[in-house]
Amino acid sequence: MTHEVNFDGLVGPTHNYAGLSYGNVASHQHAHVHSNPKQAAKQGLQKMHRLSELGLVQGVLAPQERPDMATLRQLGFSGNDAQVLEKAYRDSPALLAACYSASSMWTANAATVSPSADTQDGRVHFTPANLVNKFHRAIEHEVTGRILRRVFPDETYFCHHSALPSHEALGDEGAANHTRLCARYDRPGLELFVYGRSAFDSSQAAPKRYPARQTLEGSQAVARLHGLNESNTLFIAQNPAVIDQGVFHNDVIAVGNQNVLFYHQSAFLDTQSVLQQIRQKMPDTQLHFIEVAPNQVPLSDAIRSYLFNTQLVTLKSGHMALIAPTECAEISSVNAYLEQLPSLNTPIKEVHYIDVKQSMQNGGGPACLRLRVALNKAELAATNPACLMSQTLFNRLNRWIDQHYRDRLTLNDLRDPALLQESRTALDELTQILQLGGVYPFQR
Ligand SMILES: NCCC[C@H](NC(=O)CCC(=O)O)C(=O)O
Repeated sequence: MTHEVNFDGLVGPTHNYAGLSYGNVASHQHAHVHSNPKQAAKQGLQKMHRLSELGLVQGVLAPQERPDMATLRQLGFSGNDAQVLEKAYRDSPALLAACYSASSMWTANAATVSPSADTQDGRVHFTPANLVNKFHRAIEHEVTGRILRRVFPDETYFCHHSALPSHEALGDEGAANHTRLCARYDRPGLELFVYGRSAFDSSQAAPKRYPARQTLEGSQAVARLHGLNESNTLFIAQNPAVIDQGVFHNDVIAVGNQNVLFYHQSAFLDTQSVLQQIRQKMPDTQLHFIEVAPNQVPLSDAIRSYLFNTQLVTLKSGHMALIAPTECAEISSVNAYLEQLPSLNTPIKEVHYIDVKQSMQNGGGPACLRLRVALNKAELAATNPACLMSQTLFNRLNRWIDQHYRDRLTLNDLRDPALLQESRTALDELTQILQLGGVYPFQR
């Protein structure tokens, strides 16, 4: 039995709204609003619990060490920890906020994962995303790689690559721009890599207003590293016009699972050719292309509601469920669409709503918060069991959050050395709960 396991990022104790992501409308709109890290972490944990209650195997990925003191020192802020924070706050609050961001919660951007059924050597391949487009995210990949190695330690089954070189030409945002179609999780699938621009081919269309974070060259390099081939990959140009409207990752406008691709009509540059190529590469699979037209859901409503940042999961019954943020029920066009979706003739039979508002306000919906890893029985058995959700782990993490998290943070709080200490104490305990060993710079 092969499971597609969702590894959700636990929200770190320094979750805040710093307006760091140009091109991500929600991040911009909520810049400098006060955040509630405790609520954010609980909302995320509740989502993990809900999915495991639905019968899915659910995993947890630890957050990063924040503030990132090593990076602040590398940027020339010196003295003891309190002095470093104070100087950074005085000279460059934006850099301080970047080094404090809890953005590793969005594990869809942690890495690209290719299941063993697709790869040449029959192992599960992981490439942490370099996330070069945003400074606060470009400092994630090293620790991300270290955590992934502790969760998937056995080299018989798992192959870990380094992130691509940190240059815009190889911009890589991980699984947010990658989805996999297949007849069954244990069978070879078709991996769809969606890119926003080409670094070297200037004849290709590119957005004009907001950055295209993912390049074709980055996607191709990941596919090469993972030992994928022509028959099980497809490189798809995202529609640059939607990037300019705020679709900063493809998972804001499309989601795939098994034989279903659910997307907005405006998602791709040339939709007809995309669908035709998918059909050609998967001749034996009965595919469902669920296209949502602008007269059903206008693009702006799709972006505000995160209709396509839903998780599309297969339940034990074989039916699929859509795990949607509560915002989808609050926007009338989306609510109307989702009310009729289960009665259309598609595998999607249920819609479940969850509240992840703290994350949504930074542009991260349910799908942003998870990294999908399809694992067969032996691979699942080789996965660090302390990172798999259970009632015991759920209770333990709830207590851990209650003990260590604040319920209010503003940018002014980031200069407080007590917050640094609280965060380290919490993370040190977490690495014991999740049996990760020392993964953070302060532990080494
Ligand atoms: N997949 C969802 C990612 C959301 C993330 N937001 C942020 O980093 C916002 C952080 C802030 O503005 O405080 C991003 O844009 O990469």
